[in-house]
Amino acid sequence: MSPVITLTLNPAIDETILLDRLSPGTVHRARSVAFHAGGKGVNVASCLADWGGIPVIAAGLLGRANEAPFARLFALKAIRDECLRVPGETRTNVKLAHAGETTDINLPGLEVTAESVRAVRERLLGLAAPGSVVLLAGSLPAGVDEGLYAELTASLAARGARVLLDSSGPPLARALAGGTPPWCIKPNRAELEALAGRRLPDAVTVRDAARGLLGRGVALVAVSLGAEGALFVTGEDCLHAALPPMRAASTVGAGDAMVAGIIAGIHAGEGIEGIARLGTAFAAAKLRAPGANLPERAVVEALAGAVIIQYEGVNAA
Ligand SMILES: Nc1ncnc2c1ncn2[C@@H]1O[C@H](COP(=O)(O)OP(=O)(O)O)[C@@H](O)[C@H]1O
Ligand SMILES: O=P(O)(O)OC[C@H]1O[C@](O)(COP(=O)(O)O)[C@@H](O)[C@@H]1O
Repeated sequence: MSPVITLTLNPAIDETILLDRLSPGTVHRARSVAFHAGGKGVNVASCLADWGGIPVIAAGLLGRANEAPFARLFALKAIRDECLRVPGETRTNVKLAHAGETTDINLPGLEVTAESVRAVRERLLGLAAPGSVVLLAGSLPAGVDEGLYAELTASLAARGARVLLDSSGPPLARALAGGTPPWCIKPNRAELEALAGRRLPDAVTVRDAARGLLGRGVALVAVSLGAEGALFVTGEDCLHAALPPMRAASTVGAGDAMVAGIIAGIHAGEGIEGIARLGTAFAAAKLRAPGANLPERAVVEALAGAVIIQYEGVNAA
């Protein structure tokens, strides 16, 4: 079985600070603090490893000065570590968890040299084989060309890999404007609004914007909508998937868990409904605690069975 490869060029140690409430401009006394090795591709690798049965490779960059939490995570979960070590420290992103909501403060990250990017690119292309599922995830660190994901998508597709992209802003827009778009993207509402260049206040406007992206050659657009669930749109189907809204211990990594569920569905040869069920179940299962970890498989499978699916448009009942 060919491994799933995740790429994280801008990893992060997530510092989750638990507050009773957030009121800007005042002094807060925190209830607790916890640190987790994260960043989008790292989180996806972590959730896939918990799910089990799929070999996972984590590629990307790590600051040598504070690599220990990442090395521990990879060793603990038997994730193959193909991350290149570079001088300096991986960023620490601050996550304020308060009353079921999270406020994220994401830092720019390491300044990266062109030589490091070239080395990671070569390692990634060397790992990819025909049929590989490759996830390119997260922001790009300072100094990296905004067209990198567009170029990597094309190079990986030329090797027969299936590329998923979970990013935002210009790197995402550039990848969608390129001649070879990714097979799947998973924007949240804000990211889709930025792509569409307009507000998307309701289900109809979200669906139309997602369909617009299919026109650019993307096969699957999954739009995550927080507690409102997610929309999964392909050329044939459009469906809404959700579990009842939960009070989250931390929403950090919920989107990444959803991407991991989508990949697990693809790996299992599921159709769009199975992919939507697993994506939604992984996300809900992650919400119960900070950190990108899943509970045992039976719990996630039970959640997948409970996901409420509503078909919209041509295939609606
Ligand atoms: N409060 C919640 N209750 C139930 N499900 C949730 C909640 N928050 C997030 N989710 C699930 O997690 C998915 C991803 O969350 P979202 O916040 O949209 O992603 P991102 O972290 O990328 O912004 C959602 O589509 C939904 O399935
Ligand atoms: O690469 P970016 O866009 O700066 O985001 C990095 C942050 O996103 C996370 O991967 C969480 O992402 P999601 O909440 O979207 O799943 C954190 O671990 C990390 O701090």
